[in-house]
Amino acid sequence: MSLLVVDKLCKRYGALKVTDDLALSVEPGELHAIIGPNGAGKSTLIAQLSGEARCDSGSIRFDGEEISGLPMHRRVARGLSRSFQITSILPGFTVLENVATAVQAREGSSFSFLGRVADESALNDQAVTALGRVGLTDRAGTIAGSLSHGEKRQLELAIALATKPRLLLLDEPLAGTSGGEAERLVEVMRSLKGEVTTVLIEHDMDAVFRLADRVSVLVYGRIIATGSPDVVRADPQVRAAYLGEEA
Ligand SMILES: Nc1ncnc2c1ncn2[C@@H]1O[C@H](COP(=O)(O)OP(=O)(O)OP(=O)(O)O)[C@@H](O)[C@H]1O
Repeated sequence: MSLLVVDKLCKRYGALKVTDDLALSVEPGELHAIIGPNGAGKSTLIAQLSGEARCDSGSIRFDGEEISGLPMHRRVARGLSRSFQITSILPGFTVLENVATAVQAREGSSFSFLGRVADESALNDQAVTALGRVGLTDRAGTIAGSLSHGEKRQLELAIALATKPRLLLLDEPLAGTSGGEAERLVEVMRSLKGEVTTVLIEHDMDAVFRLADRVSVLVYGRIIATGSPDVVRADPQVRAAYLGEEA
């Protein structure tokens, strides 16, 4: 069964149909990239999936249950997690504290019966594990505000992973990163493949076509093609509508 099934999803801003009868399915374990020209509606779709933006109509089924009417925190509780851009990082706290805070938010008071010391050590263990997954172990004690841009992106990923997502929504994780930083993040995303189901929006076509199991192409609020990177790259409609000679 698909983990996520979106059907007939709509969203308007005034007269503009930003999400137009959109259909999409995401299979367990896959990295599903969504590409499309500027203004196609990619960020709006992610916002509708995460619960930041209301849906005018249509359905979002997550693990078989309708979630389109649920507020964001209830979607997070079900395992649907969005990696927020750098604004979600607490710059005055250490890298480890940033991730531990996310773990604490997810665990709520479930460790409270253990008392404060055990509580902290359990939180830290999970945070250290998440930092290891993104290659930031040796930066655990660093103040987050002093990280490089690429490291902040790695930290965002660690924060998202610390919430143990069943579906991770990544909105342009490579934006603003340099070559080496982008490569590191691509490697982290590759290492998560098969383990964390991921919906990725990314403008870096090279990264998308290297990483994705499947690619969906969004144009004017509609998915015009879905398939393996090779199938999508060869699709004449996609080439005409979006990729042009870059494909
Ligand atoms: N809050 C809003 N109010 C009005 N219009 C909006 C709002 N948010 C987005 N839009 C419009 O909806 C359309 C889709 O925007 P969206 O950011 O989802 O596209 P995108 O595919 O993510 O673009 P990009 O690749 O440039 O980030 C654009 O025309 C945008 O101007």
